[in-house]
Amino acid sequence: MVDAAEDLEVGMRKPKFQTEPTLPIFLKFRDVTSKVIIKGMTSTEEKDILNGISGSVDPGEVLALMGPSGSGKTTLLNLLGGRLNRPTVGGGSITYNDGPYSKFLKSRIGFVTQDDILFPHLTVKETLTYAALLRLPKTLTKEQKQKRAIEVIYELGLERCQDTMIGGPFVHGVSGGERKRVCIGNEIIINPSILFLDEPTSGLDSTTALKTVQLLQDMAVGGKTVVTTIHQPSSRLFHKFDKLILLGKGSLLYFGKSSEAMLYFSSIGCNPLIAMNPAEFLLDLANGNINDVSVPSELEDKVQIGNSDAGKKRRKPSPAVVHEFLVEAYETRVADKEKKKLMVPTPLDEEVKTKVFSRKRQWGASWWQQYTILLCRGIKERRHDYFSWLRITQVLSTAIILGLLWWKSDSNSLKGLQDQAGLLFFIAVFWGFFPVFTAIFTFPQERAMLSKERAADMLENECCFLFPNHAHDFSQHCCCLGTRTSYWSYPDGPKEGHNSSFSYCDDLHAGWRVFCKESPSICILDPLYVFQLPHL
Ligand SMILES: Nc1ncnc2c1ncn2[C@@H]1O[C@H](COP(=O)(O)OP(=O)(O)OP(=O)(O)O)[C@@H](O)[C@H]1O
Repeated sequence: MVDAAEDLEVGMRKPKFQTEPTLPIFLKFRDVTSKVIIKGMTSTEEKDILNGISGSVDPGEVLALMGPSGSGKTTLLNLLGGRLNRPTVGGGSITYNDGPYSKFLKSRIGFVTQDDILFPHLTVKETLTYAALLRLPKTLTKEQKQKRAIEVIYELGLERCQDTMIGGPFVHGVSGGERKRVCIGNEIIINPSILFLDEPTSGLDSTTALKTVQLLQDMAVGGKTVVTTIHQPSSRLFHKFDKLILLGKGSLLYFGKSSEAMLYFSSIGCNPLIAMNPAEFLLDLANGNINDVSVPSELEDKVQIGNSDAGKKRRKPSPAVVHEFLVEAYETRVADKEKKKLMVPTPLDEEVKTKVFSRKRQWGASWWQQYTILLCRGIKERRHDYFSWLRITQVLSTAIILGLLWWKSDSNSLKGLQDQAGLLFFIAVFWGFFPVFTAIFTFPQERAMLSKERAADMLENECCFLFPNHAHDFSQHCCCLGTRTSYWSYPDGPKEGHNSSFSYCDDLHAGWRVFCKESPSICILDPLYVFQLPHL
């Protein structure tokens, strides 16, 4: 294992990823559209972000989403990864092994966001260990989970920096490439079937970027489906991708094998006039910039002929004209053929196909285990804050000032006693509010991490009401276990149709039959839910 990691560092050989088999997921998407609703003071406006994007990616392949800034790469990635933004309205179909998205897929999907959301004061090893403890199935022991974290460290070649802090704006830590690998490690720790990555190479030098993409390729070879957005890849990087989607202003300009992209553009008459990186050429085209690019005569014909006196001097087509031409060329020559390919059923047994939607979710730890893990993680992350010299000086100086103010206060007189009551009041208020304000200001800092972990179904964000079977009085026998989903019991077992958002059923405890309902709010032991229940 160490050898593999060393190989990775020198970029020679691929490490072997995952010893346990990965359930294959074939991702297909057809005519995916997306628009955002922008609400103004007086009017509501709709803005098209994606216009009918189709494509597919199979296990073992890396699909790259490329395009100029603002072309819709992140939006498409979010849609494919089931991470819809609230104000976005989407259309078209996205299927995973020919089935629609289900929340049970969350445990099969890894999503690496563009921003590295990590705790700066935790070391690489601590970060991955906490991720393993929180995300791996309850069936594994603590030692097995810790071992898995170490395995991932070696798989990603992070063993040399495993005891280094992640770092942040005020703390020096691991390098950008290492930080990105930790983010990838956070996701691959659960052995996902599909891995989505938003610009994993941005901000990295070309060699580190190459190593990162090599890593993605290795994961794909291990049976995963990998989808990544990419900005301006080097030519070596470009050739590492199996499939490519080129977007321009939210429209599809090319979908197919990345090795055939240049052939396709050559077939429609667009060729580089000088030797250049294929990715650069494609991005130039997607931007409508045709400097150093030969364009077909039909595109030139669309351009108005300038200054007739000067002898019919041709002008360059505008970016909008180039864009229109490329969209039309794809639509007429390739789109139908590719869409027909999407109709072919996924070559998997029905059993394997549906296994990825398995309702049996066994991720994470129990509520109490999660509480202790998060508490330990919080203490480790915040200990630098709490035990900083600034904080200690703050407390000591307050104590000294108070000591001086109440120095030799006379407790025998009424006035002195009143003085001392004032001191007690001050101490109570100071020590009451000081931690409260610290906690309040901590929450915004950790909000991004909380959102990330909740989106990955990492935390048991559920509020549970438990009722014994055959209980008819819901206002009694209830208790709260967690923080989001509410559970209800029914005497004759789970019932569908009472509420469309009822979705997951499990036997938490012998004799307790439970239902749960997803709700976006944080824990609330809300007795109103009880009264909203349908009659039995
Ligand atoms: N919630 C939103 N409200 C308004 N416009 C939005 C919203 N989300 C996305 N957009 C717009 O949609 C377009 C595509 O955004 P997206 O983030 O997908 O682009 P991108 O290709 O990933 O860009 P970059 O490479 O710069 O990250 C952009 O013009 C963006 O401004």
